[in-house]
Amino acid sequence: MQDHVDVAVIGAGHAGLNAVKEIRKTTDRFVLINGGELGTTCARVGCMPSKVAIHLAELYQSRQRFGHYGIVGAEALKVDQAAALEHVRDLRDTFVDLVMANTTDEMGDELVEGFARFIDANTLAVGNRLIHAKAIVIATGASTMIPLGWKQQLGDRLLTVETLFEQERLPESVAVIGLGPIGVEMGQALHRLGTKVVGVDVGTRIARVQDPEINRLAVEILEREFPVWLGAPVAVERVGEQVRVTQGDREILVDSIFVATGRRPNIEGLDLGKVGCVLDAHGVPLYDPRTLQVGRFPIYLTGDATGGVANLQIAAAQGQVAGYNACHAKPRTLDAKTPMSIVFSDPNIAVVGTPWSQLSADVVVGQQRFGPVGRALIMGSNRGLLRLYADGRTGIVLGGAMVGPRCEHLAHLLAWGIESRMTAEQMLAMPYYHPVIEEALQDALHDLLKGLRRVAPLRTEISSRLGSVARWRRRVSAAS
Ligand SMILES: Cc1cc2nc3c(=O)[nH]c(=O)nc-3n(C[C@H](O)[C@H](O)[C@H](O)COP(=O)(O)OP(=O)(O)OC[C@H]3O[C@@H](n4cnc5c(N)ncnc54)[C@H](O)[C@@H]3O)c2cc1C
Ligand SMILES: NC(=O)c1ccc[n+]([C@@H]2O[C@H](COP(=O)([O-])OP(=O)(O)OC[C@H]3O[C@@H](n4cnc5c(N)ncnc54)[C@H](O)[C@@H]3O)[C@@H](O)[C@H]2O)c1
Repeated sequence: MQDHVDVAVIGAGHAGLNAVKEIRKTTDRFVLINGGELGTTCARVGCMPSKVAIHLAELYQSRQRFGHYGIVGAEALKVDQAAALEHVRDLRDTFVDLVMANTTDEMGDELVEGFARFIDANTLAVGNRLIHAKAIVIATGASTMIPLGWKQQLGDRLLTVETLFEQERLPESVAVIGLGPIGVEMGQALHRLGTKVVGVDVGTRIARVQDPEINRLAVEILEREFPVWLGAPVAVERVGEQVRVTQGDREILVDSIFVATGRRPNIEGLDLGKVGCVLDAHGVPLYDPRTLQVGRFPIYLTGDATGGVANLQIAAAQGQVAGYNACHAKPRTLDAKTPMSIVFSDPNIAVVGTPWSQLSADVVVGQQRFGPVGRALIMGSNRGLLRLYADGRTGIVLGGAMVGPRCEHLAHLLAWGIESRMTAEQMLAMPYYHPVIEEALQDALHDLLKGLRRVAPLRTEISSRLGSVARWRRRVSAAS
């Protein structure tokens, strides 16, 4: 048992496990401390079980189109909720086993089970045990942020992703509170698996989409399945075995609420006050987003614990950089990649590159509806819109937002083009097949190019006029 180590990593999620992978290349004097269940948030309650539930729900939902295709008898299909939930848990267990098999299962004394807290910048306490480390990586993840007092008031009527998949049956009715990625994905899956759903959000945007056209259409598409209430504070109250949910003058009685109002970094119990580092308003230590170092302390912050974008690939990349920097004097910096968000609703909702709010006035927008796209029509899923943004001066593609079928793939193509700093013209010069969903991207690029060509003469005209004004000014000042 090592109580003096080179590095202590707190948290065995993807950030912590990737940190350990990197640390092993330099030293075997490390410990990985994990409180709570092993197996990572992604595999236990996050990315993976949620996608299993979404897949089941989508399969079952497709019965509604069977009649149009000449496949008869679909009305007789039923979903056995208990069996469906059992399947989610079975696959969840497989994912957990896969993660643990070549990580924590192979560890001996390096794995310390228990919750860590700081004694000082180089010392952690886990129960009665003190661990001294030259460097510490914080990779403690995040948990559902539940509005104050709701848990006490609603008891077992309140569900979160941490408890949803443990249910034997789904509630008959649910209000999904918070329509970020989790609320949209799980709200739609619950609805399709037979629960009566209402989706409620204090804001007016869903799935973190900023582009107003995509947001409007995404809300419209979701509303065809269940009511969506937006744009006002939400109150909840337990009424017997049910919950009353109120927003403005609307109210509904439901069996349970599913809370998806965001996730809060698991930082509170770490006792970071003992370190003396500067904390932000949420208690998260200030850190360098490139090196992940907390102030000048030998401490590195990674993954969901940063309170930044919660995304598996980012957590893993941060873990690697933090693990490296915890063992080396010369720090490595995080390689910032084109941001991407994919919400696995049906249809998918995705945002890539520069977000709408950060685009300059020079931006040109091109778009394509999925309505006439051949592949989308064949799939019986042609609702949606793809919007692309390019720099009006250079034609370089900056970003895009989309709601439509298989946007998970289009988002990647777009991200790869942006990462390579391609212009709309260069992306159009890439090969395309037929009939594929990628043709939606091809059409949107054509529209974007048209827009760019429209602004080009205007831009030449403006710059030549600006040029003559400048020449005139120079002449006037030379003459005076
Ligand atoms: C429902 C849901 C769906 C998601 N879907 C996607 C998706 O489709 N795509 C995507 O990219 N991302 C998705 N995410 C986000 C993704 O799962 C997370 O970004 C990622 O798993 C975070 O990894 P992490 O290592 O930072 O944290 P975690 O995996 O949460 O690991 C943190 C670990 O630290 C432990 N811990 C906490 N406090 C202490 C302490 N004091 N001492 C010791 N140990 C401690 C915890 O028990 C846990 O084991 C989803 C998340 C959720 C909840
Ligand atoms: N497919 C994916 O990649 C995926 C899937 C799920 C989660 N995630 C990640 O997990 C993290 C958490 O997701 P999330 O959806 O829980 O959080 P979020 O912060 O993205 O969204 C929370 C939503 O809840 C609303 N809200 C907050 N407080 C509220 C209140 N009191 N009443 C009503 N509405 C309220 C907010 O307006 C917001 O729309 C995100 O970073 C997300 O990117 C990713």
